[in-house]
Amino acid sequence: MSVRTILTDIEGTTSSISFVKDVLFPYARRALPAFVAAHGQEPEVRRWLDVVAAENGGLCQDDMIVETLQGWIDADRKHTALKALQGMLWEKGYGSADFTAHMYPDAVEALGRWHAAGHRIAVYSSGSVPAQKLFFGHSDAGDLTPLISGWFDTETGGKREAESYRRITAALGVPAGDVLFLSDVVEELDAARDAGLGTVLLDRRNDYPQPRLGEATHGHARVESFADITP
Ligand SMILES: CSCCC(=O)C(=O)COP(=O)(O)O
Ligand SMILES: [Mg+2]
Repeated sequence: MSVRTILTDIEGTTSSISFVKDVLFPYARRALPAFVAAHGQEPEVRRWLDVVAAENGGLCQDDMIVETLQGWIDADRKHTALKALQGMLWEKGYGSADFTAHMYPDAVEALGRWHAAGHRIAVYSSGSVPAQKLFFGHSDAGDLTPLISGWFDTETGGKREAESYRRITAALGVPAGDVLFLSDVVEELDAARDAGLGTVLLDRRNDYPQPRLGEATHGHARVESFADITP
């Protein structure tokens, strides 16, 4: 059986963790207060601010919501509301060319080659779908969005839950066994394997200086580069 569809994570897999932590997160943290002051009453923004307020005992002032969100950024919370708002904040950063999104060269090369060979490529990240599209659209290697034909975020479900992967394969319309999921997080790979997907652990030396070997791989195939993956 040949695996035809690739489902890939972003942070720690196609791209470095340090770009997200040292460039994207600080940008969002700095831009958040002015963004909420300017756009906090727009329905798409208010919707998520209200989710944060409700989950924190009914915060009634926007500056308290902003402080809560900044704490979540510092703690790297993968909360859907935070991720949706981050996507809106980064739009300006990419648009004004303050930064481009880091992509490992081996990922760019392999994604292009797999796409040319007829493999379908989809993304599943904690970053919101709009944030994913900005990321691939403004990458170091240019606009990579034409390579991607499916986008999934935590509105589909948590990345450590098998049910999320069942929903994704159903949305893609392919059997789970025809999908290969790539991630740097073994708990995400465990959930994907539970749902019947093939799995590969990306163990990037840049992000994970101590190689994860033996039991630490949870039995998933392990590579350090997309060049070593055969879909
Ligand atoms: C694509 S948006 C920037 C990355 C981000 O915010 C994030 O949480 C990435 O998590 P991942 O699931 O791709 O490891
Ligand atoms: Mg990741």
